[in-house]
Amino acid sequence: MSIRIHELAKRHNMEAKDMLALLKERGFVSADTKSVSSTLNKIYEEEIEKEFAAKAAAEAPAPAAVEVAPEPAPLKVPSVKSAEDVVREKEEAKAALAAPVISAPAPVSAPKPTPVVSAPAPVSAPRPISAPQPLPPRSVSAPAPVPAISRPAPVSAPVRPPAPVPGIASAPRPAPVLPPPVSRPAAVSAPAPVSAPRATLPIPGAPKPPPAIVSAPGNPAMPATPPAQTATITTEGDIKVIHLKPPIIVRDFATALGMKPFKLISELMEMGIFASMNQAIDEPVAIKVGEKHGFQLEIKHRGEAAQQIQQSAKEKAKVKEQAAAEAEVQNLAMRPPVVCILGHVDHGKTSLLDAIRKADVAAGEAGGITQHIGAYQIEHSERKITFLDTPGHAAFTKMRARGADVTDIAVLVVAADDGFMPQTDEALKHAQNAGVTLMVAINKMDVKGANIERVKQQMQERNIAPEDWGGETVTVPVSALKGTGITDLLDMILLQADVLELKANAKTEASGIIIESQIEVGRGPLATVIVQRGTLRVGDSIVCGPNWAKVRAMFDDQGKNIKEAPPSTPVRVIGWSGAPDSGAEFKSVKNAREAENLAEEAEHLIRKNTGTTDAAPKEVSVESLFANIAATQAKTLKLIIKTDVFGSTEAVRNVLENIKSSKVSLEIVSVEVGLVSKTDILLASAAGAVVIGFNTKLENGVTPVAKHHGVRIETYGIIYELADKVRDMMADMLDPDLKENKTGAAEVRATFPLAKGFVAGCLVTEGKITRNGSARLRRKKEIVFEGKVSTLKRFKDDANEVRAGIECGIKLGDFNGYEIGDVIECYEIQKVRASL
Ligand SMILES: Nc1nc2c(ncn2[C@@H]2O[C@H](COP(=O)(O)OP(=O)(O)OP(=O)(O)O)[C@@H](O)[C@H]2O)c(=O)[nH]1
Repeated sequence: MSIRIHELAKRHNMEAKDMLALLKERGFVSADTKSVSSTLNKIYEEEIEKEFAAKAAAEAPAPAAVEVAPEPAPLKVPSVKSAEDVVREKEEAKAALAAPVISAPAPVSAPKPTPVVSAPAPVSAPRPISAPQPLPPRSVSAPAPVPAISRPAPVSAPVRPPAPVPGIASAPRPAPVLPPPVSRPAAVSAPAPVSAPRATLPIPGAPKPPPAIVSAPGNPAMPATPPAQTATITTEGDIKVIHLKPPIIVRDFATALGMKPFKLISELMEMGIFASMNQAIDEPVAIKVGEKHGFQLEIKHRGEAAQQIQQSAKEKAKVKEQAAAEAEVQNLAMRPPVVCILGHVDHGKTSLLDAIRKADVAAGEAGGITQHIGAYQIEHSERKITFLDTPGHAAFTKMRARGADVTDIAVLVVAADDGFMPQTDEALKHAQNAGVTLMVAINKMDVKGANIERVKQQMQERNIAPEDWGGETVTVPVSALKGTGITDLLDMILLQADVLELKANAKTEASGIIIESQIEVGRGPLATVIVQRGTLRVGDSIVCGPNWAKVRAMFDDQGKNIKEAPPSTPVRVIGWSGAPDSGAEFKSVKNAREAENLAEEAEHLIRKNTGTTDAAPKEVSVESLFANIAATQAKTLKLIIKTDVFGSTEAVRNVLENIKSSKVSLEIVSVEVGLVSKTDILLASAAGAVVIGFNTKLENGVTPVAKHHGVRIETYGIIYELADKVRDMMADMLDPDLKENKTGAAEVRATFPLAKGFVAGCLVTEGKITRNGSARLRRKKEIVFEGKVSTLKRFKDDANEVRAGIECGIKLGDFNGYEIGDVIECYEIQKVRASL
């Protein structure tokens, strides 16, 4: 059975509206309840009854007039704060400013800052004024004479029984008070006509009531019910832990404790804390209540969780890193040195490597030039050495630089007869920049003009003096052709490797460098890689920029199928999504999915970056506009290039970039590895490009397609030829230059009148005069007429040409003004190929 508010008010001898206000404060009715005829449910009715009964009990024994001994130290009371408390406090502060000066009666205002709550002594007598009032909250108000006093309330408030707050040991509790009701002006029986709209003004000089005092949930400014906090409960041994986040709302907290909210409310009331279901309670209070019910509280503040997660992730990463570093040190084992051979073109790099491998690679090379990086491993003195065969031609500069970067030792080959050449110096620079250990192999020691001393002299000049000249550079004279000095060279390489203490952890995930990549028909993209760390195994997933591979198969430099490749091993890997760039790093990842994802991300990034560059707004000036127009009118040779391997694409590109012309520009539409395909032809047809194949062949059926589309295909095996041909093609695009060739001259000796005009009687002095040939008449230095030889007569007969030393009659166009001494020059215009 519910009760109407006004009935309840009547029961307690209160004004109905005061009761309504009280109920609102308690949160027992909603804040927007206006009617006192509204009903209150049984539970709340009981709660309010209990409250009143408690109040009555507390007040009953109170002596009539006992001064509360003011306690000096205001005591902290566990508080229940809510938004409405804050609002109300603000209003109180405002009102305090605006309020008429209130002179608190001496006894009240006298005590210093303690009025609120007196000594923890439970029996702290209530204020003198407060005659035992039957009505607890509202009825008791400020001491009589205080006009518009607000906060005497605590002072005079009916004091509850001390109700020592369980668990809040740190805060010696003041006698809990029922503040809000007291502070309300609606004093039913207050003797004083205190009618200040807000009776919350503090007595001047009197301290504020402790914040612990219950807020008024019924405040109209009360916000909507805070969102429910989800508390989780875990058990750690015997202890049950409630995990929650502030604010700790009574209702939710009660749920977490497994009790009815009103039970918790009444428990709180026993602690002197008055909170409605939707209000928040302080953390210490919640902890105490929790403890009372056998729970431990773990309150996570905002941001703490994320911070904790971050911190623990960092810690974990750190631990992992340390463990990895330790494992790394423990697992470090000697690895073979990676050696590259650098030097000037034709100084014998490939021959040297052949001598080492005892295989004639040089003989098989087109034009005798190494055109891509190969990597090989040999065994000497039962130890392995990995060699990179880097090319020497200038076109391969970039590759060489890369070759030097992956290596531990660089062997600079210098032909004993040639000595240091420009590319030797360039190679030296690369090796020095890469910080690799340098050795010099003086090759061609068998040649007649071999001059080892000169080479050593040159080494000294370059601050790389040989050891026997007091320097530090290991220098070995060799003859790749005869095979002499090779063992010494290998011994020295191993010695250097020992000095360098080359070690790697073979037990970790594999990572390394792509040496070379290409697309092979039937095998798809494949790449020669050098494993630098870890061991690469068949089935591993690796990623390299926008390409990834699930290693399908691996082959060593002999073409043998191998299952795993430890550090410093060069292997060809099959299973790539695309051909990775030479020089790029690859690394092994957890699985194919991760590899694919990483590759996709890399590709996305590349696209984004390219897009940004392309999309960057360009400044347009009139000059640049004209320049652009001129540029579009300039002739352009478009090329689609296909090569056997990636190293070659770079070489070709490099060579082509070096062809400079202000008249014809070169546009490389695409450079790819693989056979010349029909797609290339279609692309070339659309772009108006020529297809260039370097060291590659044509797919079946490409030729007729190319013919049909009028696409020109050129294939080369030697880079110089390719460059020359492209240069020719560019020149062919230019309009020919016109060159004038003087074919003959004749001197005018006489003039003869004709029926119409005159004819010049001439002697041909040089070359020949040709009928209809181009001619000009020169008088002294001045050109008087220019036109064609319209009439050429030998005596009375027409002649086609008249040679030097012979007389003839010449008529130039319709010219008639010949004078003796004039010279008639005959010439022809010759078209010559324009130069770039
Ligand atoms: N007499 C003599 N000739 C040699 C020796 N080493 C190389 N040659 C010759 O020198 C020429 C160039 O040798 P390569 O090994 O192709 O030289 P490379 O430096 O690899 O040349 P590129 O690949 O073009 O950079 C070949 O004709 C070799 O036979 C040597 O020790 N003695």
